[in-house]
Amino acid sequence: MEVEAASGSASESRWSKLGTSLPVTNVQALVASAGELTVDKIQRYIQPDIDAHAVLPELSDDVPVIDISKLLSPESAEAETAKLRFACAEWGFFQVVNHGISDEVIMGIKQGIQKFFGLPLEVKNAYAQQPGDLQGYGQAFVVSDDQKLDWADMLALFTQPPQARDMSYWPSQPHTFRNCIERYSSEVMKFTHSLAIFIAKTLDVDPELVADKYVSQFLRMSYYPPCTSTPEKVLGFSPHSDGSFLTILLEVNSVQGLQIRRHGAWVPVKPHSNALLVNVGDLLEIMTNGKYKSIEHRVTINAHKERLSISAFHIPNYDGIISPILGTIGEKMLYKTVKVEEYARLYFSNKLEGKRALDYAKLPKI
Ligand SMILES: O=C(O)CCC(=O)C(=O)O
Ligand SMILES: [Fe+2]
Repeated sequence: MEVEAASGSASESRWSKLGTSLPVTNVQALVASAGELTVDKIQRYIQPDIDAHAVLPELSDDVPVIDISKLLSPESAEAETAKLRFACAEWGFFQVVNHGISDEVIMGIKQGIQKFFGLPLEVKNAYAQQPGDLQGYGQAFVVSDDQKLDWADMLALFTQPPQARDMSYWPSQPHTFRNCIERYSSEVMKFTHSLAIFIAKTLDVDPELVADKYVSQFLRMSYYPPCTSTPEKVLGFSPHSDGSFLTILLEVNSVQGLQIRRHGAWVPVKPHSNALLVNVGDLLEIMTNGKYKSIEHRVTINAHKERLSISAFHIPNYDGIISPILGTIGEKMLYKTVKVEEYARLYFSNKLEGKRALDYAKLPKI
């Protein structure tokens, strides 16, 4: 335990140094202060390529739904495991129902985050990494630069395993918030651990190889204000895939916005009030030699409603390595073995030149 605690805090300080934090406009404040949002006022957020690919709402109902109670029941386990394998390989995204996290814990974090973003700007900025007009709050690795086009404010927290937690930098307003974050974060870590074991079964590998790969968690709570003027030209979150092992998303107020890439088009995800949305991250794609896909996604903006979400990224030990070995006996390696630390640096760097970090982990095709 003690060793884990020590490594938890060591990696914390290293993780938190990854990002650069430059002033960006707080979009919630911009909306509140700007009166009518004209195209001029939001020029920097206009994304010219936003409609380069078709949006296919007719596929929304096809996003797989995995039922944990079916994975646990002997009669249905085999069929549900096959469904999970299909979801990871073909979609990279799936809803999870009967996840076992209590309504009380979910309601607590939902209310906490709504109240937090309702606080006055100067109160929130007290939790910002640097004073001033920042996009992110919390002990964040706020990655933003002058090119940042995302129409979102965020609270990003590094949340260590419960036995190694340092909550001192977590927001203490609203007053129950720390407790809510602590409970939600621990429950999601436990859930992710169980899910990793089910994923190991889909690959027919020792659960230890998969389930002990995550030790850290980042929570990112995102607030996407409505955009009355040209919402169809603004993105809450630009297209990206997650640099995590697994990401667990809670769509806080069920306002639609997330779209995932499928066969070159965008499929909107319908929020499901009792579900958690799970996605395969880049590191799981590398570990499975590309069998499971880390899919690009983006967030669109509503003209009238705010959207709130909480992403929990599970990241393997910072000192570790990720090898493309899971379920690959006799297979040709398509990915390099990467050091988690190097991958994280690459992921957060501004030097990707339009490529995905994942492309750098792929071996050249011969
Ligand atoms: O807010 C969302 O729905 C998704 C956010 C996201 O993609 C992320 O935090 O990586
Ligand atoms: Fe994401």
